[in-house]
Amino acid sequence: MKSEPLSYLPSGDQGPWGIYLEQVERVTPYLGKLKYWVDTLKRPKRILIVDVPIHLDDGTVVHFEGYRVQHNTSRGPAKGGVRYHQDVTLSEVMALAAWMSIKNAAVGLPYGGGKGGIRLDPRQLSPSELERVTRRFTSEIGILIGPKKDIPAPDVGTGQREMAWMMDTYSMNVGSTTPGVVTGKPIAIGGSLGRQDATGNGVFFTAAAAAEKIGLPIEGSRVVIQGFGNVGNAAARAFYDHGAKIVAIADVTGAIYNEEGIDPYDLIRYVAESETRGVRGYPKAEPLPAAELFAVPCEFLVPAALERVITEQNAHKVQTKIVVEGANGPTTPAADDILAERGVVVVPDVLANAGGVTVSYFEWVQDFNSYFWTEEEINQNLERVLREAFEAVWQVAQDRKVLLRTAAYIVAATRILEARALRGLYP
Ligand SMILES: NC(=O)C1=CN([C@@H]2O[C@H](COP(=O)(O)OP(=O)(O)OC[C@H]3O[C@@H](n4cnc5c(N)ncnc54)[C@H](OP(=O)(O)O)[C@@H]3O)[C@@H](O)[C@H]2O)C=CC1
Ligand SMILES: O=C(O)CCC(=O)C(=O)O
Repeated sequence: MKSEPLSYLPSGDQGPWGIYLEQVERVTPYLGKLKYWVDTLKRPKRILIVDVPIHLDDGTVVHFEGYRVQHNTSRGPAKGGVRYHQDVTLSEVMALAAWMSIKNAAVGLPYGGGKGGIRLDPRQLSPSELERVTRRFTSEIGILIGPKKDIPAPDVGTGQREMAWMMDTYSMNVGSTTPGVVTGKPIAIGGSLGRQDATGNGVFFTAAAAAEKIGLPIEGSRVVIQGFGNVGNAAARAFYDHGAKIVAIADVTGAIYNEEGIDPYDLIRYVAESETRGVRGYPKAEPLPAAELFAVPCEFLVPAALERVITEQNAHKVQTKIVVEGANGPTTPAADDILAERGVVVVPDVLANAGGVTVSYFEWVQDFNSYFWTEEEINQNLERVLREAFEAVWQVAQDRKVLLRTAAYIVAATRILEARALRGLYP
């Protein structure tokens, strides 16, 4: 007998969940006897859809739809961020949760995968409205989360501020201060040094590891980055600090180009002071049509915004040696094949952006022990963990003659399904 298809998504869903399922199909032939358990990966363990009503500042009531998905908990508690964006859907949060299961297993962190999100545009809400949304959402998903059950963290549209509100709301509800319920918190309430830039630093460490394999120097190389938020911004600084030239950057406001290189520190100051709060209009670079960003010649292309931006429509225009996926799910399976045919190395999201959750893990361990490490210890351990994970995946890719993404899935799916098999199905 076959497992029933999921009834709550249209069959043949072409959204992020459909992409994830295709990635699972691609790894299945390499799982040997563990194939027996593979349906585990194709079905989220738990999904909670919540209504989040708040009073707006003008006194009216508005309702938002929020989600928390626990994709898998075979290797430990669910772990993954919370997204605030106007396009959040259940399919997207399911895929993001599943990618967390794969990522945590690929890097060897003792976690399953989870993700949350609320469909709202944070730019349309005041700070006090965002605080009310965050606190209500935290209370609504309070039946799922907890330091040993499911640990949220920042993702698109959320950061330290939202994590502080989540930690405080959960703590009020359970009656004791519980720092370990979320990571990515401000340092003053149990956050970790190094978490803020960890994802971007990890993008750089894995890019450097891939570059070494193909004999590409970082110094003097050209970098193109889509997204100048938490991940894109920190990745830009890491590449720049190591002598690379950031030749093009884009955010929602537009794209900019300077073949001599853009100083990300100067750009951060510009963005903070500009009317648009974006990169558009930066006087030391030329405007670039956003659709041309991925065609800019470079050695490293870093998508660090949203999913499905490198597709079969534009993959043949990409002019880079290495794509380093700062974002989750930026490349579709069809685009993966086109890039592979063209000899472009893709460092998959589940390795390239794993720096964030790795330092989240360090934060969680520090919170349990109430003993905090130095920034140097954090960064050294981060680089070691990512380099070891990259090396193991690279080796599998060589041995099995598969793409790095499939190799990462072989490592991760094997670990998840071994845990599933050892634990069995009972009770
Ligand atoms: N934060 C983290 O620790 C981690 C994040 N990730 C992933 O990294 C990606 C980025 O997350 P994060 O940096 O945290 O999010 P942020 O909200 O901090 O930043 C997102 C950035 O993407 C830009 N952006 C959004 N849409 C577009 C678009 N269509 N074209 C160009 N730029 C766009 C935004 O522009 P604007 O500012 O103008 O709105 C912003 O600069 C996501 O895929 C996320 O899942 C992965 C691992 C960990
Ligand atoms: O830090 C974390 O726990 C998760 C970060 C995240 O959401 C991600 O890696 O996509």
